[in-house]
Amino acid sequence: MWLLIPILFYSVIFLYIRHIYTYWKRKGFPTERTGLGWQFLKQVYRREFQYVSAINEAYSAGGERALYGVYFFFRPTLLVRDVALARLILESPLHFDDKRWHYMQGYRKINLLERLAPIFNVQRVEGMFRNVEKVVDNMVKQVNTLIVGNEALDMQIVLRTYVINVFANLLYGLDTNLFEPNDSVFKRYIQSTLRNRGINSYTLNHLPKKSSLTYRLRDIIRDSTGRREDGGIIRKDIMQLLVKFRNGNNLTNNSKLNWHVENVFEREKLLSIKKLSKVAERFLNIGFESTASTATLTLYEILQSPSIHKKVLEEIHIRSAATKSEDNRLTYAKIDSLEYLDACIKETVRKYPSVPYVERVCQKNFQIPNSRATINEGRTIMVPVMAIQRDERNFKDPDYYRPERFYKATSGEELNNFLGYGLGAGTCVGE
Ligand code: HEM
Repeated sequence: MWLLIPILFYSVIFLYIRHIYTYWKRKGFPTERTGLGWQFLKQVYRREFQYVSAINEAYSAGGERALYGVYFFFRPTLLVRDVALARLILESPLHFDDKRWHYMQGYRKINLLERLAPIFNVQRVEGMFRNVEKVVDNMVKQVNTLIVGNEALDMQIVLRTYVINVFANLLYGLDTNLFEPNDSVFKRYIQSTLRNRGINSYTLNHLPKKSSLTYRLRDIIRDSTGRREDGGIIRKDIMQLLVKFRNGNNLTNNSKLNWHVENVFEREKLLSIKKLSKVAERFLNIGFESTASTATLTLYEILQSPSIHKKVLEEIHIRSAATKSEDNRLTYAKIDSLEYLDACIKETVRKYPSVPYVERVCQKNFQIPNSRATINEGRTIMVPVMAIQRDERNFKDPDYYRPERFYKATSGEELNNFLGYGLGAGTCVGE
């Protein structure tokens, strides 16, 4: 009798795991033959398991199939390997909306991301540009000091400091110079992102997002918000627009770019300070890493290739010569006119997408066109952006860094296969 209990117990566990690992077969999707193999368990035990590599391997195993069922631990996930199908599925808001940005405003459900997108329109960003210029000046000063002192220049650190300083300035409304030695919460943020990199590749970014710095960042938001609402301070930055949104002010009024906050009573505010700081931290988490790694890798690739380097410099010289007479200052429009550099950045985002996969949970059963298969509500689908963008079928010579793919291109297959800023609901607002 006593012997039967453990046998029964292990049999139930075995059958349960088998039930999970046969999900895609039962649903009629092509799938990998997997289970919890020794190889996998060994990798997990030795902390050698890398999610992004596992996704890339699963993509390769999929061969010619548009859809391929895989398992990440105990989670059946459907890999969408075909770009056209990925667009069709993810651009179906009824079935694959990005729930992370749903927000209840009274009894109404709104999509916060959609409402906040006007923060990043060209006129607004142009308005913020003087604040960015101050950070640029500090960076140039720092770089010059290091060069004069013949000190080693770690451009990854310089660029990460630059990007976090722009976020501290625009998103948190602080006139701070992070190139100077100081004990700022933002400096600690850089260190924490470098520390957590390993963990994130191991957990597929599914760890709770609250960091130990959350409370410090919330205090900054509370303080900045107070100064703008009660003190009437106007500063052209993202924070100002978030505070305007909190007070129900219109962000899209383009005829007259109004930065003034029309303060309303506490009970009429759309977002609490806690929610506002959550939004800001989400912007920081996704925007910082993406921008910093893209900037670093773009510089790295440009310096690897003398011909690309030459073209980038020539474009900068031509543009600055063309505009020198009117004004010697850097402007958003001047930067925006650097089309070759823009193509370089796009090529970096293609080759090294900072968001290597896009994931959604199906909100409502989705019938796949021209097929009898259905993606059921609650199932996770994943678009393996990095694998798609490094697949020869989508980009010719994918390992080769070639900005020309995107230079002055307005259409074409490669442009169409580019998914570096996401797709469907949840597409990048900072693009
Ligand atoms: C080179 C720079 C950037 C790249 C390559 C990039 C890429 C992406 C991608 C692929 C997504 C889709 C994620 C998904 O659907 O799960 C995304 C979403 C998003 N991005 Fe960016 N991004 C960049 C810069 C920025 C910046 C500067 C900001 C803001 C200041 C920003 C804010 C967001 C937000 C708010 C989302 C919405 C979805 C979410 O919360 O995950 N991004 N970005």
